[in-house]
Amino acid sequence: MSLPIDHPAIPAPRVGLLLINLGTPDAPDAKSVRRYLAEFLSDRRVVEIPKLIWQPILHGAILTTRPKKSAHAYQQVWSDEGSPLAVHTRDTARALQQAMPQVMVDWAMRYGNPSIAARLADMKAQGCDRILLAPLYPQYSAATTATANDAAFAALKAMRWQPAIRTLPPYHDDPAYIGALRASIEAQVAALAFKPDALLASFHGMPERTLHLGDPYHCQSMKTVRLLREALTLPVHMSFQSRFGRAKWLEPETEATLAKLVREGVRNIAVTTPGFSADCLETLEEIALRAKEVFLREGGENFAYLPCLNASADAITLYQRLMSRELSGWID
Ligand SMILES: C=CC1=C(C)c2cc3[nH]c(cc4nc(cc5[nH]c(cc1n2)c(C)c5CCC(=O)O)C(CCC(=O)O)=C4C)c(C)c3C=C
Ligand SMILES: [Fe+2]
Ligand SMILES: [Fe+2]
Repeated sequence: MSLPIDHPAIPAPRVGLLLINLGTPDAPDAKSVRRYLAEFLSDRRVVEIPKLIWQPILHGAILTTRPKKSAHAYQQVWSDEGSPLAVHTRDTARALQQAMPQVMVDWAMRYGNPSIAARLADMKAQGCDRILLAPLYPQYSAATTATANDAAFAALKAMRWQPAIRTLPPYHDDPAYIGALRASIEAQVAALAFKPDALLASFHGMPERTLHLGDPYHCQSMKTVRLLREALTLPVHMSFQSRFGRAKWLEPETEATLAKLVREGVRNIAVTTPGFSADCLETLEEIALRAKEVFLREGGENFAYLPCLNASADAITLYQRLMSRELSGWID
């Protein structure tokens, strides 16, 4: 006997949404940071140097010195709830779950915990047979977006019965993203005790070579800045931060740009980091603490770091729009 078309034993498809961010150590101590950096910096999408050359350097010079130094930096930004990057990503997933009750929202980290493999296995065990992977990077790069997707597909490789998968495209020029940045920047600037002469948009850097190899990260970051310039009345400057290693990285560099702006007469500045969806070590320690020191030391008078979108109402509205579009046909 054939089944009736609406056979009640066939459950409705369950749709999952997995927010993915970079990853962070489990604790702000040298041992945890070492474990995290070893995983992160062994990723061939991040450090594109032949394994035979890179692994001795990583396990020699880098992992014997950097964990202690980075642990100290993490201690300056760690909260009672944990690493800012993990806390903001978790809060974003929780708020998005409230806004999108028809999907199961979860979050994972590319390096460290909670791992992408563990969260995907759990979503599948809870009945998700369609999953949208959402690496939370507005600008695509192989070192962030691609490696997050790689990790998800590596986990799926071990499953006999895989869920169907979609991936979130970059949203660097999406009007909803630019609108959310604009609203967030304007509200934060209006609340400052001083009037900024300029806004600096600082992006995480990448080796310059990746641009010549075809990585769109640099161009997409430039486009975000052009659209921000069109949306805001403040003059907007752009720079790249977080230089790592000896290769030439994208320029202009953030601290050098701050010093140059002071020389050009800028005394009051607001700094935004539109390439980061959530505040983390690179924004809270490198910009809000260290870059501020540089700006004031060079002769600047007022410096304000404007926090990322994090789990703000503007962020949740943005993600709901982006995700709903990608989930078209899977949800009503
Ligand atoms: C937002 C986009 C990011 C890009 C692009 C990116 C590329 C990239 N990063 C490194 C090296 C390091 N990054 C580190 C921290 C870090 N990086 C990002 C984001 C991007 N990285 C974030 C969100 C964070 C913060 C993590 C946190 O726990 O808060 C670090 C570790 C910190 C330290 O020890 O100083 C390193 C190292 C490379 C080499 C690279 C591109 C090739
Ligand atoms: Fe990084
Ligand atoms: Fe840094």
